Amino acid sequence: MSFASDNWAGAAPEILDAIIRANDGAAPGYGGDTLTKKVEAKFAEIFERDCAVYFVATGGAANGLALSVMTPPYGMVLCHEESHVQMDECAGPEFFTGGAKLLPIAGENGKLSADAIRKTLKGFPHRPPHGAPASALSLTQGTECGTRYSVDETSVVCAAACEAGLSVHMDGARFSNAVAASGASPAELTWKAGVDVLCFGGTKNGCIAAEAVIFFDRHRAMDFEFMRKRAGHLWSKMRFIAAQFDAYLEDGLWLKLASHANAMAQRLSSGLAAINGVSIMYPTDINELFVTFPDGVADKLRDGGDIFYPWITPGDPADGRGHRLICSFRTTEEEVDEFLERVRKVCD
Ligand SMILES: Cc1ncc(COP(=O)(O)O)c(C=O)c1O
Ligand SMILES: C[C@H](O)[C@H](N)C(=O)O
Repeated sequence: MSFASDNWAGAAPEILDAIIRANDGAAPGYGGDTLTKKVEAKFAEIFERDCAVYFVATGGAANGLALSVMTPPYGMVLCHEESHVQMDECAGPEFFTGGAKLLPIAGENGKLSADAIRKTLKGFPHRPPHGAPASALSLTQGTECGTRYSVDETSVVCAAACEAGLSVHMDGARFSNAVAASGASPAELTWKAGVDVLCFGGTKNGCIAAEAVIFFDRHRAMDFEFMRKRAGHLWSKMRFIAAQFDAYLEDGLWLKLASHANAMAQRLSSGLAAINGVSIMYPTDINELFVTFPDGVADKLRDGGDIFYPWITPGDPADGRGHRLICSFRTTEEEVDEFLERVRKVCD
């Protein structure tokens, strides 16, 4: 069984059906099609406000291109030390922004805190032209540690950024999972809390290549279209990303898929926590969890065909003994229960 990543899970049937339906006839390219405009209106409905929406095919492109219009090339972006933008995009944000610095900050359970932001900024007083000015804050919702920010936590962190004149970017590769877990509205978890730009992910939750960069103030988006085109991320057949989001947002499919993935992770996490010698490293808030096993257990599980990543990060509390397990919209209760039985047997 693979718990490697929700990226491994394939596409939901509803998404594939939508792509087939969108294939009929001819349609203007580059986002000029009616479906793209229809989906932008759907996002405005979901987020309860007008917003500018731009589709790209990967989360890395979404993050890097969003940040490229949120900081000058000589600026600085504060982020968590275990964030995807810092650890897993091969300096994509630095590339797309034309060289802006990322400034990684430690934080418990993969989350930034207002205190850490304020303390960090104190150490970087405005020193033109020598010091790169802090221009943006990037936070991930749900985080790379499988946790999520509450509405209050988001508001407090955004307030610390705003008082310092920083704009706020949210990496929402797993935003659906965070909304499904929180019970709060998408608006409460984003612009009402102070988020300026959200990268709303679909790829990890049943879509194929569908990420939406959402600007809650259209004026911030002025340059984005040019940056996206210049980066080679403007799909000519944009209707096929729009079709994915059209289906994804229809009748709350995005939340149904995410809720299932979250529920499977909860089942897995509580089952593992009950096994002697197995410990869960962070609160399991969304569809991913991090565990330490007794020595030798992970290797035996892998030898038996189970797939999951060892997980070493700068803030690693398990000192290299951690492993990441991710559940997806496709993970079944039987797969979770059978894996738990295998872990019990190996740990006995
Ligand atoms: C938190 C987070 N952000 C961004 C990304 C980037 O997405 P992609 O791999 O589509 O570039 C990922 C990848 O899975 C991710 O886990
Ligand atoms: C970490 C890796 O880049 C991918 N975002 C994943 O979550 O599997």
